[in-house]
Amino acid sequence: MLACKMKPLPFNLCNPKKRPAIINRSYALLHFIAATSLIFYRVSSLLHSRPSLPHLLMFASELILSLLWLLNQAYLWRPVSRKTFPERLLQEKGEELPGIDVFICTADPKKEPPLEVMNTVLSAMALDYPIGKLSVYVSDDGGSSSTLHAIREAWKFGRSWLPFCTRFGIKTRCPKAYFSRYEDDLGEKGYHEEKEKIKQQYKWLEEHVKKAGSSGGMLGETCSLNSINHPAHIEVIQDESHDTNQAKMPLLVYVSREKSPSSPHHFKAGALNVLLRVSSMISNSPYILVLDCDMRCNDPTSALQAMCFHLDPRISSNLAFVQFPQKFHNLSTMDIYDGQLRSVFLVKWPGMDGLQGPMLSGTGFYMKRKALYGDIVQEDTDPIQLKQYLGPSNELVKSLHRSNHHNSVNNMDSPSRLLEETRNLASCTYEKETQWGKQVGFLYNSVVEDYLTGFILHCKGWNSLFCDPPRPAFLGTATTKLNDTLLQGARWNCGVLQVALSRFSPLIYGLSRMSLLQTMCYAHLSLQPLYSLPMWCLATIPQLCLLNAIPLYPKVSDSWFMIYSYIFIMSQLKHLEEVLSTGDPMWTWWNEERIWMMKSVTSYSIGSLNAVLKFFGLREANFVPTNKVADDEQVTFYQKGIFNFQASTIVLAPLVTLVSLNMISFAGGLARIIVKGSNWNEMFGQIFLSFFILMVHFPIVEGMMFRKDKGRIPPSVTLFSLALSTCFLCLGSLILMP
Ligand SMILES: O=c1ccn([C@@H]2O[C@H](COP(=O)(O)OP(=O)(O)O[C@H]3O[C@H](CO)[C@@H](O)[C@H](O)[C@H]3O)[C@@H](O)[C@H]2O)c(=O)[nH]1
Ligand SMILES: [Mn+2]
Repeated sequence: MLACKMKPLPFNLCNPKKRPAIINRSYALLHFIAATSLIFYRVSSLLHSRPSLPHLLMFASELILSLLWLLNQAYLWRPVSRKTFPERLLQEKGEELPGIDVFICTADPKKEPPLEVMNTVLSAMALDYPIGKLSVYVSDDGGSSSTLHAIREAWKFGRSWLPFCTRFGIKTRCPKAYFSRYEDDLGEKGYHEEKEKIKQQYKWLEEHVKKAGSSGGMLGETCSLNSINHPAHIEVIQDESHDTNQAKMPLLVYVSREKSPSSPHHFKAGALNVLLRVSSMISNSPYILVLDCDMRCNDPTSALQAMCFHLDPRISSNLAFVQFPQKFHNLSTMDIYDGQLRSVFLVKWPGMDGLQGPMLSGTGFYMKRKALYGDIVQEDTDPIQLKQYLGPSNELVKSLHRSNHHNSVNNMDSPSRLLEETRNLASCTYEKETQWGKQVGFLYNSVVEDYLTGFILHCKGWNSLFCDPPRPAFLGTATTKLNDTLLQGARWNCGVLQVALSRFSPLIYGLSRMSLLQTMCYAHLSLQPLYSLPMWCLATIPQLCLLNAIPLYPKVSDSWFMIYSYIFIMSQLKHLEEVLSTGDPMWTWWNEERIWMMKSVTSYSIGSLNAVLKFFGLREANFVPTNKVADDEQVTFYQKGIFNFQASTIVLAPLVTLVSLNMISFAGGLARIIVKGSNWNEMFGQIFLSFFILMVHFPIVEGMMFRKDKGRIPPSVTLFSLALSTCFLCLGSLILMP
């Protein structure tokens, strides 16, 4: 009894979400029955008459949609939510908290302005964590002098910023966010004077960094250097003044790895692996927080919250990472492009959290360093074998068995030798003939390194956790332009399909290594680009047949029609229920329907095409960083919820072509029924489908015909697309002619 009372209170709690689970499972059961009978209907009708190509295509589409639907149910099976108690953790483990190395990646000073990177760095340095146990590393793949300059300035400003935050308990520790939005009224003595003082300091800094940015070039003197060709530059940011009265600061290290056009550099995964090695020489903390350069820390307690899991003896031994959701500071209420990725972070990840844990999501996760070193790094592994894995550095191998220590650079034995070693670890050639990117560190096989790395960790038996506290832990910049959204989606879909086409294909590789439900989640994401096939079919074939009076769906009076209606209506209602249950307004449902269909015929298709081309070696992998700067005009469109069609033709043309095609066939089909008196009963399904597509994509119709502003669809694209859709319909009709 006494022992029971003495038991320390847990640092975290996990609550199964019972009601959603019941709703999801009941819906899944009914929908499964309906979908199975629909397949039965198709098969039997194909057997009874000579199958035509349109019927076969419809059947194939329905099969793919059913498969993806089935895989998707795994996310909905066992959702949970979690809560942490950082105060309990501090009470019990305050003194023995482990070190954390924060990794921040940036690659392009034009798309990722140094001022923003600097803000992220400051917010990370100001995390609520013992200063001596926090180190921040910035990886600059662009090797840009203005980024380095901004980092140095960040350090100087941090000297006043950090004490200010701690003294007055400031919650918003990203200076830009604090000064631009955060209105507070801390009655504390001296607060307002201090705030004014530091505000002036920040204003000066902002102007200074912007000015330096506009004249900035590459590190080093030679102008032949550029973002894909430069030597390694590693700098521990320090104060020249050596004033011992100054406030203590977390360690801040700038790392620009060596790059040369002749060596592959593996994008962000490559950058993170360099940081892993370099940091192991300097602070070697057992935990790592990875942030994209735009993901500022919004809640300084996130580190403590993550430690509530990592230090919980009930779960810590198998726990690889704690993932926080990506949230964004620049979303509009309409969020027409679904920049918030609602279904991923509010439905899918909490769902996976009830299984083996959410997927790794690139940014905002606290990872155990050991998990990244792979199974090979054991107490008793032979050092020679270790070197085959990790490369020739003795120092790196030694670091594996060294418990973390915070090497304040000043009391290192020989800082210059250490920096020399880090440059070696950051060189282009270091990874040659090692297992980096294959079995060690972040993996290289896909441009979505996060998805693949997390998948392999789960396959090896590691778990992960999802932590979504009410105050967002991190806030990033969402894409606010149609073009950026669709091209970013294309890269992600290319990456996941690359995995599906590799030997790590989740359905094959995962099934024997993790639970069925967890495998289904990974398989769903990796096969998601396949949505493009049924979506292209459903937007063209029924329409073509409508024009030619070929029915593809049962008659309205037929009882099979009920099954189709049931499936359609129930999936819409289920989607609506899901939107409302995550606290979003009704219009989110409509917006998501639209952007999902738009993505399936653009992002998913382009991504699939790229992945297939890469599979056959016809195309190089690439990772063009997403734009994080927005001009006023673009922001105005986005804020008002108006589509901005200033986008590349490769994404616009398919959308406009499909919409025009639906317009023509809807009008044609309707006219035919009215004028020629063809069978309404038989063609209703197809008429409705075209109508639905046009309703959902009304903004495109508007952009083609009614808008005159800059964001409309260019008339050239409209004309081109009209011609294309007419050609398709004419040719198609010729082929279908009996
Ligand atoms: O060669 C490169 C390319 C990119 N990056 C950095 O990678 C981060 C993510 O790039 P971003 O352009 O913002 O891509 P997103 O599509 O927004 O990123 C999402 O998808 C990526 C791939 O799955 C993940 O790595 C990210 O964490 C996740 O936010 C940024 O900080 C970049 O600076 C590099 O360091 N080196
Ligand atoms: Mn990003």
